[in-house]
Amino acid sequence: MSPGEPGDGRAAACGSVRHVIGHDDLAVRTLGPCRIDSPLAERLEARETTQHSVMEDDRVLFDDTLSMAGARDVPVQGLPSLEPGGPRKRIYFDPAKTRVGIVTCGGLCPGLNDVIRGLVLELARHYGVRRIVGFRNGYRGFIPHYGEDVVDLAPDVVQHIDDEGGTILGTSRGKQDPEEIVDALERLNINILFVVGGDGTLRGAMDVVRVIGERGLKVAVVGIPKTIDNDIPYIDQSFGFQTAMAEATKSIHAASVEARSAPGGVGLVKLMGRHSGFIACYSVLAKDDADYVLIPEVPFTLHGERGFLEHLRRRVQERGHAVVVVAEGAGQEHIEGEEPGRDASGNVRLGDVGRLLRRLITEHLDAAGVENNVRYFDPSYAIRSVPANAYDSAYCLRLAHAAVHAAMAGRTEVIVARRRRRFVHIPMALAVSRRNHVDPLGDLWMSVLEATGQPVRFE
Ligand SMILES: Nc1ncnc2c1ncn2[C@@H]1O[C@H](COP(=O)(O)OP(=O)(O)OP(=O)(O)O)[C@@H](O)[C@H]1O
Ligand SMILES: O=P(O)(O)OC[C@H]1O[C@](O)(CO)[C@@H](O)[C@@H]1O
Ligand SMILES: [Mg+2]
Repeated sequence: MSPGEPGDGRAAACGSVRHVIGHDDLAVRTLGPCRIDSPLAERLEARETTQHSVMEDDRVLFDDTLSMAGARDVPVQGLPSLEPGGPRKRIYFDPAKTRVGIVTCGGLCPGLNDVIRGLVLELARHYGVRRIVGFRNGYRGFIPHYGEDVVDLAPDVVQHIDDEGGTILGTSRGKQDPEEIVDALERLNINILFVVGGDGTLRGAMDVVRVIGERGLKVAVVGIPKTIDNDIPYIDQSFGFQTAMAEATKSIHAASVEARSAPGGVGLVKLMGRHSGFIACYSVLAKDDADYVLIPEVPFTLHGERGFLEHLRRRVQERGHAVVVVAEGAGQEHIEGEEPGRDASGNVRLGDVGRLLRRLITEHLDAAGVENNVRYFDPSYAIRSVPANAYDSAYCLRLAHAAVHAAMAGRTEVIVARRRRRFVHIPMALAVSRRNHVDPLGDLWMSVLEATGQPVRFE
C-alpha cells in the first residue's frame, strides 16, 4: 500500500513557489571520507544491485514514470536520484570510540520502541558500539534546567521494549534552544544523534546541525521519520501507520454495529489527521462499514440540498443507519469561535469537528423529524498508543538498521526512508519542505469514493 504523493515526482512547494526537485535537493551531506573498514564489510562482498538491493555506488531514481522522467529532457545519467541506504564497506566513525544518543519527540506513534531497540541492537551487536544513551522526554532531555537524566541503552535494556506501545524514553513538544542541545552533546561526547520524530522534530534537528557546524564539530544527526498522520513526503508510508490504521478499523466497525442496531443509528468516528486524512481514508477501505469520510484535503458544505447533512438524512431514512468517519483536521472552517491556539511546538490546536458534527447531525435529523441515535467514538489516542503490529515492527527494525548504516558512514542532516520499496537517504530539508496530503484527484481518494459511495463533493 502506498499513499498518494500529490505533485510528487517533479515538484515540491517551497514557500509559495513551485520548485522542481533536482540534484541539489537530493544531495546528502557527509562529515568526511570513510576510511575505516566496516565490521559488516565481509557480508557485503557478494552483493550487487538487484531488485532487492542497491549498492552504495549506485543511485535510486527519483522519478518513477516515463512521463515524469521524460519531461526532464536529460540523459539517464542526468536524472535526479537518491543515495541508497544500507551498509557501506568503509565507514566514517570508529565503532570502539563512538558514542551515540537517541531522542524521540512529538506525538506518539506505534513502533517508537521498536526503532529504539533496532538502533541499539544494530549499533551494539553488529558495529560494536558500546556507549549509547537515550535522552528523556524529547529535546527537553538535553536542557539542564529540566533536570532529566540520560538513560544508558544496552541490548539487555531494550530487548523486549517493543512489547509495549509509547516510547521508553518519553517524548515532548516545545522548541528548545539548539545551542543548549549542542552543549549537552559536547558534554557527553556524543558523535551520533538519532532523532525519531516528525516535521517539527526534523526542523529542530536542522537547527542542531547548524550549531554543530558553527562549532566545527563532527557529529552526525540522522532522523527516523515518525508521524501517525503519514504526512512526511517522499516516503512510502511512515512506520506505525499500518498499526494505527488497523486499530482505527475496530472503532469504525464498532460504530457500524452500533448504528445498525438502533433506529436511525448514526455512528460517528473521529480519527487523528491534523492536515492529512490518510488514517481516515485507509481505515475505511479495510472493511465495508463507512458511508462517509471527511478529510482536511476535501472541504465540504454542511447545509443545503447538496450539503453533507441533507445527504446523511436521506441515507439514514433510506437505509436506517449510517457511519461517518471524520479526520480531526476536516471542516475546520465550520468551527466558529476564538482564534485557534497553538501547542508548545507551534502546531495549531484544532477545533473539535467530531463534537460539532455530533451536535449538527442530531439537530438536523431532529428538525427533519427523523428518529435518530447518534453514537460518537473518539479513539484518537487509542490508535497511536498501541504496540506496533508485526509488519510495522519489521519495518521499524529495517529503518533502524538503515539509520545506523547511514550514521556510521558519516551521513548527517538526513533521514532514512523507504521510497517505492527502496531504502534511501533523504536530506532533512527536503523531508520538511512540504506535507504529504491525500490527493483529491488521486487514486486513494478515488478508492474511498468508490468504497463509500459518497458524492465527489458536498456543495
Ligand atoms: N520550527 C521548529 N524549529 C525547531 N524545532 C522545532 C520546530 N518545531 C518543533 N520543533 C521541535 O521538535 C519537537 C517536536 O515537534 P512537534 O511537536 O511539532 O512534533 P513532530 O516532530 O512534528 O511530530 P508529530 O507532528 O508527528 O507529533 C518539539 O519538541 C520542538 O522542540
Ligand atoms: O495531543 P497531542 O499529543 O499533542 O497530539 C495530537 C496530534 O498529534 C498528531 O497525532 C500528530 O502527531 C496529530 O494527528 C494530532 O493532532
Ligand atoms: Mg508534526
